[in-house]
Amino acid sequence: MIAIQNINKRFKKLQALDNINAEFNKGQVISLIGPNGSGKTTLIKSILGLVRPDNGLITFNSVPVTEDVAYRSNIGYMPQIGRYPDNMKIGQLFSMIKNLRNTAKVLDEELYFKFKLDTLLDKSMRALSGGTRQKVSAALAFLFDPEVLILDEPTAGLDPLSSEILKEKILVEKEKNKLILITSHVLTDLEEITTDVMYLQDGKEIFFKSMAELQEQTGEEKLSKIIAHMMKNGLHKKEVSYLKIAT
Ligand SMILES: Nc1ncnc2c1ncn2[C@@H]1O[C@H](COP(=O)(O)OP(=O)(O)OP(=O)(O)O)[C@@H](O)[C@H]1O
Repeated sequence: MIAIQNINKRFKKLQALDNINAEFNKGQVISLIGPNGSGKTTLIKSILGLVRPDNGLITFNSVPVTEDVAYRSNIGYMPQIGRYPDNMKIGQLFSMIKNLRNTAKVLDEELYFKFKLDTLLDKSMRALSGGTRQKVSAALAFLFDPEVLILDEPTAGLDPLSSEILKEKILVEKEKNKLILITSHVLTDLEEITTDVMYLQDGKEIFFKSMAELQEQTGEEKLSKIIAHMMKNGLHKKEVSYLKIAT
């Protein structure tokens, strides 16, 4: 579905992505893991066409993403920090986005209602707490029932109950055979949903393996234990010490 071939991205002297190759397909939930600044968001933005790689090719259903922006309507994107017009209210924002999309598709408003955004329609975007802003981003990412979901630290800033609501929703969408790409530093959030793990470090792909392969390689069941194992047997401790590994 999404193919990435020999992607490089440099910001001045910094090599943010270093020869990344990968293929992501329907039914996969790919957890993109790596320390701060390892290139996760840059990779996501390259897929979305928000960052232009220096070379290489990214295709969506075999069409280069640079050729036609229409593929983006198949992707629900939850950015790390959602930026919205400050002078708008929540209700106006949702109306505007629905009008812009103007689709006959049945909308998926489950998160919109579960996060009770319908009770906050008059709240100004300027005045939103970080968590409420995150709820707006989540509700928008799922709204048009996209085939692909790209979620950049989706649970960051959410309270525990809201975080559970979102994780349950991700599981439901996984069952619908969607492609989901997700980054998080909280491995427990990824535990139940991950089918494949891509580990980035300094813009390089350290490994990209299925959970089954990783489980066989490490003899561990859980993602947190797998990463801990990889840490002891290959990756240096400092490289993964930022992760919240369950003990
Ligand atoms: N627009 C930009 N201009 C210059 N440097 C950038 C830009 N965007 C990203 N970078 C740099 O590229 C590197 C990779 O950043 P990126 O945001 O992809 O990391 P990340 O893995 O998503 O990190 P985090 O876990 O902190 O979200 C970082 O060193 C960052 O400072």
